[in-house]
Amino acid sequence: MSNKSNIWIIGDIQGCCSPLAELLAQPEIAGNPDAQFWFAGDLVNRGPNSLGTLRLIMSLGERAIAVLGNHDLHLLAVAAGIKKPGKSDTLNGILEAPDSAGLIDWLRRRPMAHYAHHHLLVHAGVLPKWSVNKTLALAAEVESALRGPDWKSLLQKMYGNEPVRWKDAYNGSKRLRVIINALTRMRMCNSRGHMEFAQKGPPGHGGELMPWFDVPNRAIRDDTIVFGHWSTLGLLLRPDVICLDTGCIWGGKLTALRLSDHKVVQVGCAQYQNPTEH
Ligand SMILES: Nc1ncnc2c1ncn2[C@@H]1O[C@H](COP(=O)(O)OP(=O)(O)OP(=O)(O)OP(=O)(O)OC[C@H]2O[C@@H](n3cnc4c(N)ncnc43)[C@H](O)[C@@H]2O)[C@@H](O)[C@H]1O
Repeated sequence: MSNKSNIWIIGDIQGCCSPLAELLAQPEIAGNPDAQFWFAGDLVNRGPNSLGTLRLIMSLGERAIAVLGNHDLHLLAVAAGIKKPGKSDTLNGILEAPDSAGLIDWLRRRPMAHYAHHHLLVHAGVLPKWSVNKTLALAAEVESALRGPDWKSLLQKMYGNEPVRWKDAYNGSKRLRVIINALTRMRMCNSRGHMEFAQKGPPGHGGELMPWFDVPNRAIRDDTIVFGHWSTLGLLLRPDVICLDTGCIWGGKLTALRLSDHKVVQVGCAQYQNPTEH
């Protein structure tokens, strides 16, 4: 297992390649040739250079572990011909690259969750009743489907908000959809841990709803869950949960956090998308 003082966890990049290069060049990070990187997903889309971002992360080889986010799954769905590109998508550079098939193949082999040194990394969240081991086992079910020959059929079936809760008895596409929605899309839940997808603003505006990590009696107590996805929540540093989506494409910052001491390094980003248009 790698030394935890070498690990930097990086928030949502969404194709903002220049800020990523700038972040990796910061003295605390670039000064350590043994640095390893965990990426919280949403590597691509909406920002100006999704292709460059993917290539940069791929060039890090085994030094990089990137979990998949909803925008990464969206890219896979567009590449598979299942979804049409959205109006603010910036995926053409990847789709039209001569080695597009190789890039897509690399992406669909990324994990859905990663755990080491008492830190669990996912893109969006972990359902309150899931332990670390259960989360990793469920993530592995999706990973296996995405890596297998029927990966396109998984992507075809993943869309939709239902079911909003977990049941061990679920099987097939229902089961995989709940896992994908929790790990890559969830923000708010009700007090019973049922997911709600309409609220995208900061906590406190959802009536009876609460952030998934504040649902009472969460199973994971002794480990820190690190996630991104929620730019209107922004940087959150608690012993039990850390959010690293600091709204890079919306003109915010790109954030790196050192796993060993939770030191934060940030770079500013130019505004590439206007939140009021989404
Ligand atoms: N199972 C599945 N089912 C359905 N879709 C799936 C799926 N799996 C993958 N997908 C894919 O997911 C993709 C994205 O879906 P969207 O629904 O478009 O994504 P989003 O919630 O807007 O999330 P995003 O990841 O961009 O989050 P952010 O906090 O930055 O932004 C959130 C919001 O915050 C707002 N915001 C950000 N900064 C703000 C600011 N400073 N002020 C005000 N609002 C702000 C923005 O307007 C934005 O709308 C789709 O393309 C879809 O294909």
